[in-house]
Amino acid sequence: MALFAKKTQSTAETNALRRVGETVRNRLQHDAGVYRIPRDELEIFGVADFFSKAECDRLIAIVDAVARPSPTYKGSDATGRTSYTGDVDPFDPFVLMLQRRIDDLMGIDPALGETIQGQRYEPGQEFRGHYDHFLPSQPFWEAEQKRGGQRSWTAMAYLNAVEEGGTTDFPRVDLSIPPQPGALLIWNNMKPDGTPNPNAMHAGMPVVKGVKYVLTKWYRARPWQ
Ligand SMILES: O=C(O)CCC(=O)C(=O)O
Ligand SMILES: [Fe+2]
Repeated sequence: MALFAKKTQSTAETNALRRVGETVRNRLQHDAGVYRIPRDELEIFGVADFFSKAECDRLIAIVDAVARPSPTYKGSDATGRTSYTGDVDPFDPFVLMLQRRIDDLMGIDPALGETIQGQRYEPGQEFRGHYDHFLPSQPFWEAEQKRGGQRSWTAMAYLNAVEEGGTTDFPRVDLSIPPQPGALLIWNNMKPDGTPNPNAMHAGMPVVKGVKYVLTKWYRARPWQ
């Protein structure tokens, strides 16, 4: 019965995710400015000084202008973002330039990318352990299928240094990354075979002292809409 049909990631989607995994992996591996963080069970890369200090400052001002309390999906285990979040104007020429820079680094078709999101965390705010990708068991799985489907790669930029706290932790691969202004962190939420990687679970740990600003860009299996 359709109502109780088991939802799974389709073969076509898994194939698309496997291909985008391969494309980005090959590109990043051959980029001397990209550092592969050595983890067997997760593809994760870092780029230092991806944004200049002036660019970070300008982005921080943009995030301050759009950030509102985070609308994470309620009722799922993905809830738990207490930071302020907002879509950055995708038509702003400055944002477009930075977006192109990220797309070009990754080698991904820009059509697959979601609009950049900005987040500001104040002391005590956090984004609890979650996946950026979707699970077929989640109530919004079908709605997301119509908006480009599964998420593949995440690119996240730190815009400032945080006095205390605010690391990005991947507990299943024993990784804790402190915010470094201008640095870009990139990871594949899928395994090389194109299926979701449980080791991509991560959290924005509570800020203890100071404020934390990040930009996040997610990519989909199909053009995002
Ligand atoms: O703020 C962080 O360190 C993590 C942010 C995050 O996981 C996200 O925006 O999906
Ligand atoms: Fe995340």
